[in-house]
Amino acid sequence: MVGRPIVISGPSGTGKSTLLKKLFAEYPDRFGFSVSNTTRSPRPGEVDGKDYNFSTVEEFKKLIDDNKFIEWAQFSGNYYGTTIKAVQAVAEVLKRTCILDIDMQGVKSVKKTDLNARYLFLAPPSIDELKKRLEGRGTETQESIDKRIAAASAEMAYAETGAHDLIIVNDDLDKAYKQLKDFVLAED
Ligand SMILES: Nc1ncnc2c1ncn2[C@@H]1O[C@H](COP(=O)(O)OP(=O)(O)OP(=O)(O)O)[C@@H](O)[C@H]1O
Repeated sequence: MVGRPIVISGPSGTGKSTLLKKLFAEYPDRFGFSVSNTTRSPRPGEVDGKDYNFSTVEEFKKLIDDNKFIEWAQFSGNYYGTTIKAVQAVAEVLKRTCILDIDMQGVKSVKKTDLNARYLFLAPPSIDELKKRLEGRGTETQESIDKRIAAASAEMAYAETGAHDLIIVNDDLDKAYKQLKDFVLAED
């Protein structure tokens, strides 16, 4: 059964991707991610509407002006973003429950739409442990780690306002996964 969209957020390095990977592996047909829009050119083999919704800069800017995006950003000269329509398409076309992995700004933006989403916040056991995970992942420069840690406190403060339906502390991975599963598999 297709459920309401599920928004998962939490500081970078908390373990969102790790947990979602487990979830998608266990339930390959039940959940889906929305297809992003981009102005970059398709790479060989990429399919429009499947890998990305490819568009021109003019089309993309029009979508921005018309408030069609939940979030968008510019990286190395190209625009990328998630539209409200792309989230709806996961339920309507793919018949799957859409999972959105987004930051605090994205959460605030989804709350302004009529997507009727459910909100899950994944918290690290501590900022020290978060630092260790980001260092251990080996994907970030020191500058990037510092930036992520600074953003983490704003994310945590936002979670303290009660903006989410559930907060899971990702201390023990198996325990956190069980809590995540209970939340995402609940009908409402
Ligand atoms: N419960 C846990 N205990 C210890 N390490 C963990 C736990 N959960 C995740 N990790 C490790 O922490 C690191 C960060 O996890 P992950 O990449 O899933 O974070 P993320 O929230 O998806 O970050 P980003 O928002 O930057 O994509 C990874 O190296 C992962 O293996």
